[in-house]
Amino acid sequence: MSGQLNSYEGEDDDVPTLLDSTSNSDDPQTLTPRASNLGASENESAPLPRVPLTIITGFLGAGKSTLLQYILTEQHGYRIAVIMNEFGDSADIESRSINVSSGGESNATLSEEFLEVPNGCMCCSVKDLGVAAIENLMKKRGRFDYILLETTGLADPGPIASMFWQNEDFGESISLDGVVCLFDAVFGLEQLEKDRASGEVGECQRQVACADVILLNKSDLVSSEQLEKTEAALRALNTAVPIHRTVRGHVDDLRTVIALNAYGSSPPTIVSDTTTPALHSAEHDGGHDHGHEHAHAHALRGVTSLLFSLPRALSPSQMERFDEWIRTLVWEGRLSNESTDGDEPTMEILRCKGIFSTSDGAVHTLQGVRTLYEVRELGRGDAVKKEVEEDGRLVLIGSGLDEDKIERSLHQVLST
Ligand SMILES: Nc1nc2c(ncn2[C@@H]2O[C@H](COP(=O)(O)OP(=O)(O)OP(=O)(O)O)[C@@H](O)[C@H]2O)c(=O)[nH]1
Repeated sequence: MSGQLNSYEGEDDDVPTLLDSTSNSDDPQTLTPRASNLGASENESAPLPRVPLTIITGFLGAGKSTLLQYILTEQHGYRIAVIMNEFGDSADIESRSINVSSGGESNATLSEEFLEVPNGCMCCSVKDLGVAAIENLMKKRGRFDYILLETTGLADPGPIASMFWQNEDFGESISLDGVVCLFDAVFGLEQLEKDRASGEVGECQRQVACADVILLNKSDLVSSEQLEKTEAALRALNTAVPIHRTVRGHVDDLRTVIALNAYGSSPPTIVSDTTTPALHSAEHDGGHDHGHEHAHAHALRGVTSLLFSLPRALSPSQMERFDEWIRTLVWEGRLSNESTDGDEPTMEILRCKGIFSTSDGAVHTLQGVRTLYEVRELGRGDAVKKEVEEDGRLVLIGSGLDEDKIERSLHQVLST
């Protein structure tokens, strides 16, 4: 069983941050990584910073390569290595199309070859996710300062995210920045329907569930009604994720998709869905205002997304109980204060995130992908106070989640 990720002690200062190039206000897309990250290899004595890695996922044909190509050709100032978890002939086609900007080199064999594209990006294609392939790539550390990893359209990004998040093989050299999911505005809903009909949790659902940001792509090809319908379906799977409508993956600001630092010191982005009324348990509807957990819940058969509010300023004992509760849920798929009557646990958490404050004035974040999770202190005092102005929030996304049971259990655990 995977362990809790409380061991991380590193400073996030080594994670490149996209800074506005405010000196060039005419070109808001021009972004510059922190100078200290560039040319790190030139100063042999300085430790190399961890390289942020963004996972680009999405179902077959959703526009992953198109987004990749768009990012590579934008002026962001990063030297990017690309890992493509593709198989078969399509890998060659993809490699060539991604590097069209390298002009005459378009027929070159790209595996482990670095090509410089006009905006200064270094492109390197690694065609599988084998540990050896990534280790090989990391031998060239210092020649690139960002990694984009495109999964196959049929991949579940959860295990890939887990592999890069505090993994002992890569924890020192790579930091997981975020999971970007391309969702096809034309065919995506149909695919979700198919997933649903199968009765299993399909890849398309897992990709949405795991996303830190979703690009609802090909929005030029469908009506606004279709876009709204699709957004509602996406919210059903991942209640609090930011969703952007895009054409060919174009975003107003590249920071929408890269340098999110979603697993680092930044507070998780939890978008409140104001379009759906809160679902209250019978207990709440009975007129009691507990002032604690209220759930926004959405469910598609298979995957449920729940959004809870947490009480302000958890006491040390509440914090301790909450920690045990979340650990039991994430690791064992059960509620720590509920008996399973000997039954096998049926809940599986695919993704969880949260932000809450404690009575000592600290603000904490929770991040989890499948059985890996960490609770970390974001800071304390005025600097972080604005992050939790009201109650804290907790998002749980997974299969087999019984919202009433979970809400009741959480309420009991947090009641003083
Ligand atoms: N009209 C339109 N076409 C798009 C858009 N995004 C991508 N496409 C086209 O859709 C097709 C598939 O895009 P890709 O970027 O190859 O999709 P992918 O997710 O990488 O595909 P796989 O790797 O096969 O899973 C290509 O022909 C793109 O040019 C968009 O927003 N609008």
